[in-house]
Amino acid sequence: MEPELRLESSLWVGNKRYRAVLTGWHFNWTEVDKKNREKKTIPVAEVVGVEEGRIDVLPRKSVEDTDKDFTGPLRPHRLLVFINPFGGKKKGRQTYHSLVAPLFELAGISSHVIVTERANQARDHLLKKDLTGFDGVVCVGGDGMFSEILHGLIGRTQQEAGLCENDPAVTLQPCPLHIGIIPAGTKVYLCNRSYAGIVQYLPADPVLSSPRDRTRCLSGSCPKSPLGLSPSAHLADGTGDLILVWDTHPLGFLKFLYRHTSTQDQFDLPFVEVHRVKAVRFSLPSGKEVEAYEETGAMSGGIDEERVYVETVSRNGSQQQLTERGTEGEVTNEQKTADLFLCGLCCSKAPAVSVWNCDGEILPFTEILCRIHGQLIRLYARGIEDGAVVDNCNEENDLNV
Ligand SMILES: Nc1ncnc2c1ncn2[C@@H]1O[C@H](COP(=O)(O)OP(=O)(O)OP(=O)(O)O)[C@@H](O)[C@H]1O
Repeated sequence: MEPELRLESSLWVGNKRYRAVLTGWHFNWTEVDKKNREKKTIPVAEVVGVEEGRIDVLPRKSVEDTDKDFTGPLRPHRLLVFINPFGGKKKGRQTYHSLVAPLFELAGISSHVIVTERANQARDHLLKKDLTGFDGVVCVGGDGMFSEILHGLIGRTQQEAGLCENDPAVTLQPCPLHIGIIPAGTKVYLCNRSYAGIVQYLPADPVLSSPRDRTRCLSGSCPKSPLGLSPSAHLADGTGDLILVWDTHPLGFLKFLYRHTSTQDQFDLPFVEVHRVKAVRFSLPSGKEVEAYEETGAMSGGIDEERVYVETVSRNGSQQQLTERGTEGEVTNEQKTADLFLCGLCCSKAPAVSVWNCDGEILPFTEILCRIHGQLIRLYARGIEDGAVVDNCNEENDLNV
């Protein structure tokens, strides 16, 4: 039997002492008290950086002869950072410089920061400029900025592979660069008006998984929604969960949102449905379709000639809604909609004209087709590429995540 390798060293961070122990393949940092008793173990993934050398803390911290090789092959060395200076109530720049940049410095990560000067600058940069030497791209902003980064990187990857990004027959190539998200956005729920809409979806195989099968990968988990928007949604398995919130009073919608903060089943509400899907189409109904729906309760349609359920004409329209626009004349679809619903808290009269928006971002199209592409992008995030979490998912549901 081979002798077990055991290396030990100590590290002080402030007034806390940590003991690093490497035994065989396991490496742990353990906080120890003055009597050398172990307090808690910190997984190595949580250690931002380790510096070796002589450290002078006062008058200014300086480290000589440092060796920061700790970052290792899985950690980034160079990042491209985009900051939207107007996103998230204009706090993006401050958030980055006060919270994120110091951590990058500690971890020995260099970054090239671009503060955007116009919409779509980040997307255009990723589509056209040289990205050699970067391990990943970081987005400091809200959903709109993330969407720019996502489309820029996906577009660039397909361009380089000679593929047409918008051809539904093409299998898109995964992006080589990771994406990091520093959230600095805003979430506007109660100021939306509701309109009629048609939701069609292509169901995923119910034998493999379902949204209420109680498996857990914690996709989309965050402090405000500890179990994620759909707790049994799986990471990167080529399916997504479609949550439909039917027409309800805004307080009902608020109740649905509030459920995400607790461990209560957020789908156990009479106006909420959830489906595991591979594709979703959202479109405006014609006047005839609205009438047909009102008579029979169903419509027909298809996504790529595959079998599709046309599920609902929802005046709430789930996450996709129309918003008011200041100028008149371009979009007249609201004339075709039935029973316009006004939320009552912030809307007092029907808008004259409207455009689609998706979570606040204006969409130039009235028909939206979403397809789930499994494993197209890689994220810097806790858990997602962590073997333990993936194992847990596989063990419970035998899915290739
Ligand atoms: N310098 C800029 N000037 C104007 N618009 C910008 C600039 N940089 C980015 N944008 C655009 O602003 C839009 C909104 O940005 P972002 O999503 O970061 O912020 P937000 O609206 O506060 O957040 P959320 O989308 O979560 O509500 C994005 O669509 C982006 O394209």
